[in-house]
Parts: sequence; structure tokens; C-alpha cells
Amino acid sequence: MTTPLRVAVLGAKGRIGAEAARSVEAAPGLELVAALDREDTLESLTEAGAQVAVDLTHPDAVLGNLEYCIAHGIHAVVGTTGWTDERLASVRGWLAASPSTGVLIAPNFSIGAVLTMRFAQQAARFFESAEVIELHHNNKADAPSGTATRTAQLIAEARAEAALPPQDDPTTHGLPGARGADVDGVPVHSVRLRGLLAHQEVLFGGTGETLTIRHDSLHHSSFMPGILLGVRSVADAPGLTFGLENFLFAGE
Ligand SMILES: NC(=O)C1=CN([C@@H]2O[C@H](COP(=O)(O)OP(=O)(O)OC[C@H]3O[C@@H](n4cnc5c(N)ncnc54)[C@H](OP(=O)(O)O)[C@@H]3O)[C@@H](O)[C@H]2O)C=CC1
Ligand SMILES: O=C(O)C1=N[C@H](C(=O)O)C[C@H](O)C1
Repeated sequence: MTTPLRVAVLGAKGRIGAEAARSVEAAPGLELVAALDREDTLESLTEAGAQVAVDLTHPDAVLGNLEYCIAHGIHAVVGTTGWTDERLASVRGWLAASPSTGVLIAPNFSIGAVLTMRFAQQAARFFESAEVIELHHNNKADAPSGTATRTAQLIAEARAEAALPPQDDPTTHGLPGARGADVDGVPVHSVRLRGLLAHQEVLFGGTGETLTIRHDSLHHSSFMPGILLGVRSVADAPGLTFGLENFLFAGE
């Protein structure tokens, strides 16, 4: 019998963290050795002998958590949002000093959302116009969502590769914000509404036609297979991996 992988969850009292702790506990081959939240100290991770930490906390907390994990050789699977190039550079810097440690940062762990990003990337070069609408519950910490930001970046990269011109927006009059946030030239609109969980529409427009790709996470369980895949894979992927697709489509 193989020894179970020792897993900790950070943010374990939160919406997704609580679901992740339950999923790890129930998953064959994994052992939940720590379920930490705001009041706990990171030393509990080392005391519990955690091999992999799952971070589902807050953009203000995740960097400190990762610095600690990497310094102690604890692999990390991160769903927490708020990633910028500068923040990713900090993580790469810490990893350089701990080269056998693996960190997966995934803007979205749900299979449908990862596929949405991939389909949007494929479609982007065929359409003159592209916009993203993300819709979330009204307690979400950030806007735009990490998923929408990544989707827009992938669309922008595909447009640039296809040498498409910048999107034409002749709007000259109106209220600030009405055209959404500009993510690399792609407008991103954020809706916050009680009753929703996590939803996204990617809209493309061309001559006489539109294409809409929509994904809905209806329950936090949608993120669990992706989180468990990350937990089981991250130790074999030293360094920084950005995006679950790197594990989901490995070998393609
Ligand atoms: N990548 C993905 O697929 C997904 C990512 N997310 C992301 O996960 C993050 C959490 O989302 P959600 O569960 O909705 O948020 P919640 O606010 O429900 O949960 C976050 C939890 O983390 C706790 N926390 C805050 N700071 C720390 C800290 N320093 N150490 C330990 N715990 C801390 C919070 O405590 P307190 O309440 O006291 O602040 C809270 O219990 C967000 O960034 C969200 O966007 C969410 C779903 C899917
Ligand atoms: O806060 C959430 O709920 C979610 N956050 C992630 C994001 O910002 O993209 C993933 C998913 O959309 C749920």
C-alpha cells in the first residue's frame, strides 16, 4: 500500500476552501493533515508535515503563504486570484532558491472553464470583435475575475499572433466604466449578483454573425476534480505552472 499524500488546505473555512477540504478528505491516496484559516499560523503546515498546500484564501494573503510554502519545500496548488506579472515574478524568484518545489496557479479549476479559455483562444483569430462578460456572486473579492483576465489575455495573444488590428471602439461619449475594463485591448465586464456563483460569456463578432461561448459553475463541486488533479500532479512539476490546462492536456 502506498503512503497517502499529506495535503493541507489554506482558507479552509471559506466557500471553496471548505469544499476542497472535504474533497481532499474523501479522496483516495490523499490525507488532509491541516485545514487552516485566517487565525492559524503557517508553522502548522510544517508541524503537520504537509507535502502539498492548497491555497484558497485572498489575494492579500496568497503571496505570504506561497513564500512560506516554497521556503519549506511544500508544493502548492493555488486557486486564489490577483495575479500580475510582478507577483508571478516574485513566485519564480522564490522557486529559484527551491528548485524541486512545484507550484500550480490556476485561474480556474473547473473543466468547463478551462475548455472555455481554450475554445476562446481558438476562435479569437477569426473575429473582428471580442468581449468578455464575467458574472459572480456578490461577495467576490476582486474584479475582473482571474478567469476573465486570463481569457482576455489569451484572446489578445491570439489576435496579435494573427496580426489582427486593435479593436475599433468609436465610443466618445458616456459614463466612465460603461465599456468595461481594458485587458490587453479586450473589454471585460464584471457583474456581481446575489444568487450567482461563477459564470462567464465570451462574445465574438464578425461579419453578419456572432459566437458566444458560455460557461456556468453552478456549485463549488465543479472545481474539485481540477484541484485534486493539481494536488496529485504538482510534485512532479517543479517550478511554476500557470493554468490547469498544463496538467489536463498533458501529453497532447
Ligand atoms: N481558481 C479557481 O478555480 C477558484 C478560485 N477561487 C478564488 O479563491 C479565493 C477564495 O474564494 P472564496 O472561497 O469565495 O472566498 P472566501 O472569502 O469565502 O474564503 C476565503 C477564506 O480564506 C480566509 N483567509 C483570508 N486570509 C487568510 C490567510 N491569511 N490565511 C488563511 N486564510 C485566510 C478567509 O477568512 P476571513 O473570512 O476571515 O477573511 C476565508 O475563510 C478567491 O481568490 C477566489 O477568486 C474561488 C473559486 C474557484
Ligand atoms: O471567486 C470566485 O468565486 C471565483 N474565482 C475565480 C476567478 O476569479 O476567476 C474562479 C471562478 O471564477 C470562481
